[in-house]
Amino acid sequence: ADKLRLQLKWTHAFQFAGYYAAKELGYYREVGIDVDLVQAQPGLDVVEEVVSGKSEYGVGTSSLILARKAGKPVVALAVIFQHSPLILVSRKEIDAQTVHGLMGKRIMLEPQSQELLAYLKREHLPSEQLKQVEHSFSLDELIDGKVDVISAYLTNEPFRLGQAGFAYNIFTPRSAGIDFYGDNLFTTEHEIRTHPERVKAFRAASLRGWEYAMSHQDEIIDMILQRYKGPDAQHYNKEFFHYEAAQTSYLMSRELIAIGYMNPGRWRHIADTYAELGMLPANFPLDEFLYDANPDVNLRWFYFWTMVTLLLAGIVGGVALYIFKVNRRLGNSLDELKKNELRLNLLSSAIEHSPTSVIITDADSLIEYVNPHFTIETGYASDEVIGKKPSILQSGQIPTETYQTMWAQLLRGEVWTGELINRRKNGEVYWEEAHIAPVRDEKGKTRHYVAVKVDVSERKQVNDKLAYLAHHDSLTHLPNRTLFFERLAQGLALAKRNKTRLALMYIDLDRFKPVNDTYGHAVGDILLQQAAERMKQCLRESDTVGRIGGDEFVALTLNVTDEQSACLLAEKMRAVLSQVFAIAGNEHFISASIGVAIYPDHGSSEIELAKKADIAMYAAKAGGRDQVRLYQENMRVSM
Ligand SMILES: Nc1nc2c(ncn2[C@@H]2O[C@H](COP(=O)(O)OP(=O)(O)OP(=O)(O)O)[C@@H](O)[C@H]2O)c(=O)[nH]1
Repeated sequence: ADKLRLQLKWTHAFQFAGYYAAKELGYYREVGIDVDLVQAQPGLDVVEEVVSGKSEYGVGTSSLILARKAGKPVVALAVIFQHSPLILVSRKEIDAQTVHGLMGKRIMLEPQSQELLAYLKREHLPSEQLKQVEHSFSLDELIDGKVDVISAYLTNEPFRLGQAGFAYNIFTPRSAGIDFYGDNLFTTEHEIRTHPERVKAFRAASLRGWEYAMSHQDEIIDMILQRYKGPDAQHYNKEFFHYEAAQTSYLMSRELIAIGYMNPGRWRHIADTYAELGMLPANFPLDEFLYDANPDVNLRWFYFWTMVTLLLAGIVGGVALYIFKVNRRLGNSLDELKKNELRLNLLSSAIEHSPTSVIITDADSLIEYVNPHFTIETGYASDEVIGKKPSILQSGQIPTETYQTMWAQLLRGEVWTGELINRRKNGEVYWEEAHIAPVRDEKGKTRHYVAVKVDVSERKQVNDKLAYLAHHDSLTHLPNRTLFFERLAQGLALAKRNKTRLALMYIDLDRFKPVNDTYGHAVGDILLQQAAERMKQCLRESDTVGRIGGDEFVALTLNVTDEQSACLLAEKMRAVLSQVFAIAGNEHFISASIGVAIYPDHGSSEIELAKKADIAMYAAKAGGRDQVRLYQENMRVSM
């Protein structure tokens, strides 16, 4: 432990309570300091003791400022008495209403009591007017009348004088507006320079001691009575120390101010007051005099490093943000890619499994892709067609105009839909319904063509069959009434244009019902089929025979030269129908009644001609059946 000395400014008393507490409670020891608390004795200059290095620390007053002016490098560490206890005490019998009454008197002043001189000066009482005597630290000098006035502590002497029954007057600098700091802890610049940590630790331990002392006053009083006996210890007792403790507490302003606190402003005021009284130069610098217990960080470096840190943090933050953003962007684009990939997978899978043929070509119509169904439909594997044109499928059965229309539409950017007859690899021709669309880029330029095609051959066949059924009699396969009359209309138009003749015949089988009734409907059917076949045989390619009812047939023959040739043809049909029908081992005989009407002789419209042929046919029936009748004007009358 560092052995140190704290030079007190008086003999042991409650005035130094905090230091006793710090020592006795081990606060100094805790910080590696072994302190000797050295009491003062008359004639001792505390400042000199410390400045000379005999003691490292001392208890001083506001006079320290003046010591500094005198070139002594003292530094105030902590103020214990926020208000100075220094007063002047005079014997009562001196007639001194004011401090002026002290003029010419013998005054015993203690060291570091310049504040009292300042007080006198302020009161315009030059100190030279007083007879100054060095303080003997003894009250007896005053009591015994050896001096008239003494410097004293408000915390101390008044009580003892009172105890002694001594009448006295008190003169306090505060009455002249001088309210200086009192006892304080001080050291030297040298100590601060060489042992900065020790200064800090010593100061802190001392203040800790003071805190303890002021809240455990009885304990400290006992301590002083037992262990810190001054030369006039016989005068001190508990009662006295209680008085001193109470007064000390009051002057420390503990309830308002933290122990040890120094206000630079108050020190300034003290310095200025001394300056005002000519005891110190004006604006005496105090920077080095006041110890800074909590020195500010060197702000220049603080700001510099703050800037550097902020800059680095900014850069790191920026980089982190950038990386974060890039990551997020990458993450997003990965997500996007994944989504696109999924979408593409879905689309390509859909096309691959499509039940229709899909062909994609480039802008020059060269095949780039065909789906599996294309191969099923055409028989061509994809590598057989890639790089070729879809025209390899053409069957040659589609008019060139169809392709021209298709290309005109595609080149306009429109979708073309139509039916094509194509040829499979095996040569088979088939119908397909094609939807072809140009695929354009964002600038509108066609980059591809996509064709979706459905084989509609079967549908076509069904449609053809339906159309056939709609126009033909299912039993005999002869044109039905609808188709027959269409042909009749066409024939009439042709005949009108070519100015040719046309014959329309109504043929009704005779005695057909008994066949049905006797041999059954099925036999009747066969007979009807055979009869139809016989009639067809009688006619030319350009002629038409049709079935318009159960056993009612019609025949149309173009380019008949005259009535006779028409009747001859009718006669021929009548003859074939009267011949035997051999069906299922039985022979059947029927006949036919045939009426003939001729364009333009008997009418110029389908309806007119049909009516006339029908009339003629009924005339044949009425005439006894199995005969041909050409329409006659008088027949109408008989109807
Ligand atoms: N098997 C069969 N019979 C049919 C069909 N359509 C109509 N018939 C029958 O054909 C007969 C026609 O009747 P009619 O012309 O009065 O009989 P018809 O014996 O020929 O008498 P006429 O003409 O006066 O000589 C009826 O018995 C119908 O049922 C058919 O598709 N198949």
